[in-house]
Amino acid sequence: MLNIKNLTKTYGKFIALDNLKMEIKKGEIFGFVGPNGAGKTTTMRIIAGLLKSDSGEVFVDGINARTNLKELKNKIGYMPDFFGVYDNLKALEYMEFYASIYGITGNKARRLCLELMDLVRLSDQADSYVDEMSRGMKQRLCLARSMVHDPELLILDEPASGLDPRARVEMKEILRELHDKGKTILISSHILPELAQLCSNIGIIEKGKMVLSGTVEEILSIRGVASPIVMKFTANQEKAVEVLKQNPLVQNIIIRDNSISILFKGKEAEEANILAAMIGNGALLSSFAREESNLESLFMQITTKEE
Ligand SMILES: Nc1ncnc2c1ncn2[C@@H]1O[C@H](COP(=O)(O)OP(=O)(O)OP(=O)(O)O)[C@@H](O)[C@H]1O
Repeated sequence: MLNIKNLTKTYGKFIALDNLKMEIKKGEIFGFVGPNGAGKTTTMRIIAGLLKSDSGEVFVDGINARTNLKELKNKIGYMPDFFGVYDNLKALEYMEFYASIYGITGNKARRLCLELMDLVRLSDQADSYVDEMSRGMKQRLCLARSMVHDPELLILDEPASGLDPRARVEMKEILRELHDKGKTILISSHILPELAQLCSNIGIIEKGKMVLSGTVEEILSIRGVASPIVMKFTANQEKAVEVLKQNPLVQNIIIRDNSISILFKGKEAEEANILAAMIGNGALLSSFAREESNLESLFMQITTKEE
């Protein structure tokens, strides 16, 4: 469905995409993961025909995106990671406006827009003003808008960003439903565990290059993926962070409320030493254990260490 060959994009002297390669087969939900600034939005905008690459090729269902923009746009629905401002526009009017861009008007447009709003659980919001809707509702409206022309490939840039846990679950359910209806979906996100549950395939991008891609099972079965150490705290978590940051065997740290995950290159004896050092520095731990490797630990391992 999507085939990207050696895509390169520079902004001035900065190389945002560096010979990027990527393939998505029909019916896949492909999770596009990478740290901030890795090049996800740039890639998605090029696929959607909104940005020109310097070199390389993008084929969508065999259509060359560079030479056949009109056909490309019929195949693709794009949901950006931001919304505009829509003064005095109600949700249904907003949808009908987008339908009209694709030449769908009148009763046909109304029927289609109500159907799509129903699909994204917004059927009771037809008369709500877009600017007054919650972020979750706006995201879902934006998703509905991207489907007015019944595209085969949906390109969704961080559709769950800024949503509360409940709204995230709702978005995930909607995306599963769209997948069941036969859509191929490319979705970017920072929320790795959620992607693992939702996606059939994952691609990890760093500094404009695809560093790893495959099915979720393939990626997790790669040999040498470190299993993370997860620790929980009752107090003084910051005292543990001080110790972890100074230890060269700690490859990466993810800090959450009351818990920390690390990639640790040491053996058991060194684990014992670091545990003792954290306690010695005043951290109060309630647990400290190696866990099975998961997408998050893999991501920590293969992308560059970041604060
Ligand atoms: N118009 C632009 N001019 C100059 N640099 C840009 C421009 N657009 C993006 N960049 C840079 O290109 C790099 C890739 O940006 P991009 O938005 O594609 O990354 P991303 O992976 O989507 O990041 P994020 O997760 O933060 O949205 C970043 O370093 C960004 O600062």
